[in-house]
Amino acid sequence: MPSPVPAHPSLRVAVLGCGVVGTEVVRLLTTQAADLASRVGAPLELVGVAVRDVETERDAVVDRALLTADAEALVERADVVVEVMGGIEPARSLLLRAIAGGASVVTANKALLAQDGPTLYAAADEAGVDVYFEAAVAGAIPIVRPVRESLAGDRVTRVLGIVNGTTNYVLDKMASEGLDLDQAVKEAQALGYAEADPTADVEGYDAAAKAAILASLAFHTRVSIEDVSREGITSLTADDVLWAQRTGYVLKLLAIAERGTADGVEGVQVRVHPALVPVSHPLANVRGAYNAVFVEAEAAGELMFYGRGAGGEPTASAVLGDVVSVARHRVLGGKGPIESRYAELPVLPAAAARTRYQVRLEVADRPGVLAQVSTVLASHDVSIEAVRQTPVTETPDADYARLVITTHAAPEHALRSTVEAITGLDVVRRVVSVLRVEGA
Ligand SMILES: NC(=O)c1ccc[n+]([C@@H]2O[C@H](COP(=O)([O-])OP(=O)(O)OC[C@H]3O[C@@H](n4cnc5c(N)ncnc54)[C@H](O)[C@@H]3O)[C@@H](O)[C@H]2O)c1
Ligand SMILES: N[C@@H](CCO)C(=O)O
Ligand code: NA
Repeated sequence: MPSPVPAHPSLRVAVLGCGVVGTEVVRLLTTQAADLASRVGAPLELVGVAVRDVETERDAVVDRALLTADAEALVERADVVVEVMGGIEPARSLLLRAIAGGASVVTANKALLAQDGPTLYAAADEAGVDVYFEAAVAGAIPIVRPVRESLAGDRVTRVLGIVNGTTNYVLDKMASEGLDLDQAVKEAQALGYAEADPTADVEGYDAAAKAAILASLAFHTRVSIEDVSREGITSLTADDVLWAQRTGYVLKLLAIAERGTADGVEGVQVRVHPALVPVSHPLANVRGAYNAVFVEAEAAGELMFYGRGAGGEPTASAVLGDVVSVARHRVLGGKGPIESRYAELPVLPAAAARTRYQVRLEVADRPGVLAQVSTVLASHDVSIEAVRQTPVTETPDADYARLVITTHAAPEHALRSTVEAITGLDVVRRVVSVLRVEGA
């Protein structure tokens, strides 16, 4: 039974957006009111829910008297504003208006934070209020606070993980049930995982936004979505999924942020792309819309964070955690940590990052082919880690074998020029795919 709440005036909470996440936020604010009041030290009073059109809003969860289409007026009368609308505008303007009015902000909007977070953080510091965003990266998983606070005394060297639930769900369904990409995306949308426009998920923009936010926190610098080298999953085929399984890998969309050097300059490289992950690696077993993030730091070593990365209820859990934190600061005084930029590490082009690759070729099935291909690789300073050749059984043209080459780590430009040269060999019928290998 919650302890009696000390006599502190109610804190007025406004929720902007009542969709997949907003509906769950309102439900938890309502059903957990007594517990939340005890944890905060003051009652939380839901004073309004902004929606596009009050008439068409149909969520039974929300008391219709709370619905309003006037979000601007709503933020003026709130102590805590929860933004779960999505998009850049009007979310950005509404949050700046809320902050200017002295409200604390909780947002799940990674697109906004990755594009213009520093504007919000500066306004919040100026106003002496919080901007919290645990839900913006990896859904329910507490990853923002551990990286921003718990690891603030350590030196993070690498962050690597699965931070988009929709694409992990899609790749998992393609591999486990043979679904095609479009079918699996439709399922993810129906389950409430996908963005309003799922292109953001499948083209890697959502993961890139999260990678930018995590990199900024981990390396105490500023990384925006424009700084992230991004490739989505739409170019992947069922053949890619099949050959990943045949060669002991699982296909994942990974976000990677790491310290690196380019032309003698130390900085941060941030990239999002599909990758082959060995079946023995923990990331290979992350199923459905789950996320998992590995953080490597010099003193702490390797840490793994795992949990539900998408979905209304798990995301609302992270939102409510932030609501309790910022509300406590308002009751007890003070605010959470500000944006930290002491490192000011430059963002380096991710093309300079050295990664391993799996190159799949269709080649003439005759002696000397491997020698010719190996010579091209060597001339581009790309060394071979493993080779596998199998006759092409799935096509009627049995004169062509499939050559699968795994390289040692090499820079992207070396691989690009190597693939170009290999394509020119008359023993090579075609380059079937070139995929990075991570997580060895
Ligand atoms: N769905 C998830 O699993 C998840 C997880 C983490 C973060 N997020 C983020 O949370 C936010 C919301 O996601 P969602 O899945 O709930 O989206 P959604 O599309 O289901 O809900 C958005 C809601 O905001 C409303 N809205 C949009 N523009 C508005 C405006 N101008 N005025 C008033 N209402 C407006 C929409 O009508 C809708 O009800 C997004 O930023 C998303 O990236 C979503
Ligand atoms: N569309 C996002 C929601 C969670 O941020 C995803 O699939 O991960
Ligand atoms: Na999170």
